[in-house]
Amino acid sequence: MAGLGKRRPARSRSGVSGLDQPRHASHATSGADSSQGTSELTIHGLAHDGRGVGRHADGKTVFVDGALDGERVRASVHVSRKRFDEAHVSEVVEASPARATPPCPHYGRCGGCDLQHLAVASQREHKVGVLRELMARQGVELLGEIQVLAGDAEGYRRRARLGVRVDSNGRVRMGFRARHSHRLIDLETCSVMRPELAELLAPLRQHLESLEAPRHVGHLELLATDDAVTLVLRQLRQHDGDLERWRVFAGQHGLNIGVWLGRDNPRFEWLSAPERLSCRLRVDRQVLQLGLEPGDFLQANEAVNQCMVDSVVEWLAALPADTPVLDLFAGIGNFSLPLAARGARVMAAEGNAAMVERLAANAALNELTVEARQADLGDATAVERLLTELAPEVLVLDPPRSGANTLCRQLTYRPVPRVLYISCDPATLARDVARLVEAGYVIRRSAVADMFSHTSHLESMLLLEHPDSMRQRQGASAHG
Ligand SMILES: C[S@@+](CC[C@H](N)C(=O)[O-])C[C@H]1O[C@@H](n2cnc3c(N)ncnc32)[C@H](O)[C@@H]1O
Repeated sequence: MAGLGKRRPARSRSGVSGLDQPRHASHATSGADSSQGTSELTIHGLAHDGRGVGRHADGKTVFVDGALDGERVRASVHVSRKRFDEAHVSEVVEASPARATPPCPHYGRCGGCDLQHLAVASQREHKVGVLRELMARQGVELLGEIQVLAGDAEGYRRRARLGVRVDSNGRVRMGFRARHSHRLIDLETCSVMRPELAELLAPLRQHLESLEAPRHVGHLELLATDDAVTLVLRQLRQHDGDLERWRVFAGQHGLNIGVWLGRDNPRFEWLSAPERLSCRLRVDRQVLQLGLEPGDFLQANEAVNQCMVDSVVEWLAALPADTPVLDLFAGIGNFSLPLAARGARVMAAEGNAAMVERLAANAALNELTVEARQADLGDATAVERLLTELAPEVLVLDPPRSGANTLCRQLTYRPVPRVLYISCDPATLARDVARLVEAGYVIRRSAVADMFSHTSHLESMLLLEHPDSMRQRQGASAHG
């Protein structure tokens, strides 16, 4: 039986890398049979979250962490449920040619990455397959090529939140959570973080150990923007001595430093006068500057974000100047500003008031005109108002993981000629797009963005057109 809250040590008889460390923290067995223990399985596919899929001799499905399609593995069950088991590889008997050596020594324990044992090209193929499959499950076939937008697979992550805990022995832990667990993995290095962030990990831990009250630090956020690295503390209780120590640490390492102070309603303060935070975006030969503040949304991978912006601009390149574009869930203007720079008449809506302010300031900074609005885009009346006011030719939307259920329902009875949907969750994307397709929209372009290499997280983009509504608009402009 799997021990409650215990980890099963994984042994690698074959010496295949990536399996030397257990992938699991604590799993409770959920009642039913976990008597299968360890068994040899053939893996016949990869689940969306990157786990290998196999079957026990009795036909029961097993999801196996660390196993790849086509492999023969010995798998140890750590959770047994009624309809399926969850297991991890204890030995690779026959390895897939796509198996790779994980670049990070923490891989297998740290929950930050789950695909490092798969070659990067195969990770990207897998993501394309996931998008196709999730769409197919909703009855939508993605015909034609799905573009892959990608950058470097290592050293890409420009923002990271690190948990901080002090254990019962007074030892400070700092890092990401272990997979499926609240336990923190003590990070010494990280292969996906930008080097200027990864090199701070060791000094940060040392510094935490030197504080009088490290228990009062909830987490740390690291942010790499153009020409500046920013450290933001979540300080649960004021401790003047420690705040001064942080100020000195930031000075020594050339960091901006700010703090969210207080447990329940934290307020933000800079501890030192910050360098201005900004990110560059290229549009043709123009370079746009986007100013931001800690807490603002920022796409985690600069190179892949630039590819997404390039695709948005390219997919809409045929539109004439002054085309009305409504950019929803606009953040600080990541897509609004490039579209305005290309001559579109952009109205941008975002729910967070501070980001709306920043978006307007960013437009002014780049001498662009963007109408920035604050709106709750889950509210059909607010969306209706925006649609009526602008009568957009193009609607760009980039919602959070929950998707845009209400908005897409509105777009079925109030069609917009072109909809460009950028998504960080392919399941809600598939749900929303199936509704649009049923209402007559046609998918014209699709792409998967490998924003988080070495993880199963996937971003995607689809361009849809509504032919009837396009014809109506063309007819109206021919007569107008
Ligand atoms: C995935 S981010 C995209 C931001 C921006 N498009 C970008 O690329 O940087 C989603 C954005 O939606 C905003 N948001 C989330 N829920 C919202 C809501 N109900 N109404 C309006 N905006 C919302 C968030 O504040 C966030 O800025």
